Amino acid sequence: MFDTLIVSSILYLEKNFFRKKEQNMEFYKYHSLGNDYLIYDCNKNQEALDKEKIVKLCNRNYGIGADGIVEGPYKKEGKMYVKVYNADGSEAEQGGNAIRIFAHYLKTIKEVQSESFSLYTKGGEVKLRFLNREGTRIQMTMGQLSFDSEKIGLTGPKREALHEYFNFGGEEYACTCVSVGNPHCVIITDEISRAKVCAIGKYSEVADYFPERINTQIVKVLDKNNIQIEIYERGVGYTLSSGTCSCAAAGAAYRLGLIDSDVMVHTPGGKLWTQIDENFNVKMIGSVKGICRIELFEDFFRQI
Ligand SMILES: N[C@H](CCC[C@H](N)C(=O)O)C(=O)O
Repeated sequence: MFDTLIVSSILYLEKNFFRKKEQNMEFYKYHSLGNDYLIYDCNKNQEALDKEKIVKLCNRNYGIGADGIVEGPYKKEGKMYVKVYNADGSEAEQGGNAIRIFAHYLKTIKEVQSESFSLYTKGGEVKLRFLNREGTRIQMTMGQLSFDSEKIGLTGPKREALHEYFNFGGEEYACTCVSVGNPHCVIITDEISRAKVCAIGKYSEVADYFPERINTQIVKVLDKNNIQIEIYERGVGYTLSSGTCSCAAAGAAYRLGLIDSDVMVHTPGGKLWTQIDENFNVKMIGSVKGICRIELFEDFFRQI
């Protein structure tokens, strides 16, 4: 009797006072021109993410709120891998703003000391270069744009879909489809607005032409070195900015002969500089801003 009492007391004390408190999930929130992401460092957190958790975390009313989550760095054979998740929990092949945000995070935690380095996403290698001491201005080499319908995941015969007509929501649009590692549908237009890109994007994102779904941009050519875009991202919806969407918009306009190779992309959230070479390799430069560190309550995912 007395022994049982001692054992149960020790177990109670161990459970409530001595066991190291399970670390709650910790996130860092950043944005690049209003395209905001949570960083989930898999080496500092024990709990695994899944689609349901990502959706709850990115919800702007019931969660932290973000356009997506970047998880990593997973280290393997001297390389660092990251996963880019959209707010709907889907994993993207690539992310321009998302990866630059992650690069800045790695610099702040001194995981990276060099001026330039590579990260690996589902879509392959991307090269990053810090352009200032704080690591808030970052150049990213995104790799080669492709207009190949098969790389984009566009149904129908293998082709380049340049100024090809598609029907979204009962309206016909002349589209140029391009892959930046992730798929994009670009529409050149004179009338540009949030309302217009949302009216198109809610149909184009899930159109049968694109079994893997698609990111949609409408583009107004201001002059040979400036374009204005509005964005409807796959797995997110309307966003204020997007690195891959900016590169896709510039790449499509350049392929159509509408602009020069160096172009400033004006997004609602700010400006992203892009450069396309003769082989359609694209690089971009943009800023990153830290917002906060967040520790989740341990019962956040518990149903109320
Ligand atoms: N929504 C995109 C991924 C994020 C793109 C954008 N936010 C960026 O960081 O470049 C997709 O599903 O392909």
